[in-house]
Amino acid sequence: MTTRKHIHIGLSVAPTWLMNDAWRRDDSNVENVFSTDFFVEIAKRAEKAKIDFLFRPDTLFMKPEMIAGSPGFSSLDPTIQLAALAEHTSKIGLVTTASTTFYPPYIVARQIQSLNILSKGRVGWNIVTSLDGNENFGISEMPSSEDRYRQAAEFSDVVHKLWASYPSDAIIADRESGTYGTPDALTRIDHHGEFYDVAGPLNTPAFGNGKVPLFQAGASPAGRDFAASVAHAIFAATPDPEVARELRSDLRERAASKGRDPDDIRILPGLNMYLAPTREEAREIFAQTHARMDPRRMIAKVKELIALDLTDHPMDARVTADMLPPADTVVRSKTHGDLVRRLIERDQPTVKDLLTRPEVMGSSHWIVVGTPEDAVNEIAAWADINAGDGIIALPSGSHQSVELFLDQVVPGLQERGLFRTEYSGHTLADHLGVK
Ligand SMILES: Cc1cc2nc3c(=O)[nH]c(=O)nc-3n(C[C@H](O)[C@H](O)[C@H](O)COP(=O)(O)O)c2cc1C
Repeated sequence: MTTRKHIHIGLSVAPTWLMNDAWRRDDSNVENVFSTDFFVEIAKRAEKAKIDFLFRPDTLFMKPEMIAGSPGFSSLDPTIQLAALAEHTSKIGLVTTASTTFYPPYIVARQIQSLNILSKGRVGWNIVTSLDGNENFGISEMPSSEDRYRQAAEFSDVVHKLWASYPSDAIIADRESGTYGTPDALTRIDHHGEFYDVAGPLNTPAFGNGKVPLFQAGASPAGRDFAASVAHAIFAATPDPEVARELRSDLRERAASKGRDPDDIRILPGLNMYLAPTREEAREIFAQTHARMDPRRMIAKVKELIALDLTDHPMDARVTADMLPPADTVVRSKTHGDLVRRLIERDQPTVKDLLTRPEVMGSSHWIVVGTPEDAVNEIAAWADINAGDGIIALPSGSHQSVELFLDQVVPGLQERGLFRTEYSGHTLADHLGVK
């Protein structure tokens, strides 16, 4: 075995293998989407494969029409779901998602430190500023991306202060003297800022040194700046290796300019894998998954992504850079919008082609449709050119993709010396190498 730098691997337990029409397959396990036992089984298998962490993205809204043809964003609360998985695992990291736009920081600090205690130091927090759901929280309009990141920066600062406000060694529990704890070790944080006024201290003690690895996803300039200040890992939307390389080198530079070690920020591209024993079968699964893709829905998605209305354009007409709305047009996600703009500027695709690209049809994630060996080859090729520091696996199209990923792709990466064969620590910070 050659010695190569190990990559980090997270496995999404949002059931990506049910997306679009994939849930209709006999083996999709769609009946188990709210079952604990089913996810415990996946968690145990992922731990056996020595995966760094399970990853649970999350949203806080429901559009009724979304469940007409697929489960959409129907889901359990991620932190509660991961607490159930913590009980049945002992090493694998558990990365939950909490929105800084909608939740109060005291609740998030407490929930995450609680999961950290229950899992003995295995929690990670995926910080999202969210794209939708404002009406569920009494907010009439979604704040701009920049405002949401300003709030996220203050939010994460408050959470850090709260985690430090009740250190684990404040508890002595000396029966003889009757001393349970040291009040002086607890501190009021007395935070007064633009968005929050929080007195503290937290009423949940820290686990160990209380350090929790932080994840982030948005890649607009404000998102990158925020990530470079606080994040240890990025869930990246990178449809091709060039995007991943650019994001990685830019985030490393930004982290260094803030006095951080660039190695302390890890870029983990999402990877949709449609896997089968043969390429033909994998392509068939991909086609079945997207069989009911409605061009009108995709045209609406382009409008939502970049504010470009293609309704009256023939399918074989080219979409060119001069058709793009001004770059500062307000869109829902700058990250996703900029990736579509980049694709149009670079390739000038036909409307038909544009509608089937990952940037429009998916969430701009990297896609592999093929055998487990194809996936190993591609992951190794990206690692060789520093297009990221690992992956967040999004098995797609069929539950078989989850199994082939754990049973064949991960061992394939281990054989090439690209991934650990044993855990060397117990906490998520250990697995990721967060100091
Ligand atoms: C790859 C990716 C994954 C995301 N996952 C979530 C999520 O699970 N939940 C959520 O509420 N927002 C999610 N977001 C939204 C971001 O938190 C952020 O609000 C959005 O991308 C706007 O930031 P930007 O302008 O930097 O793109 C995600 C964004 C990206 C790019």
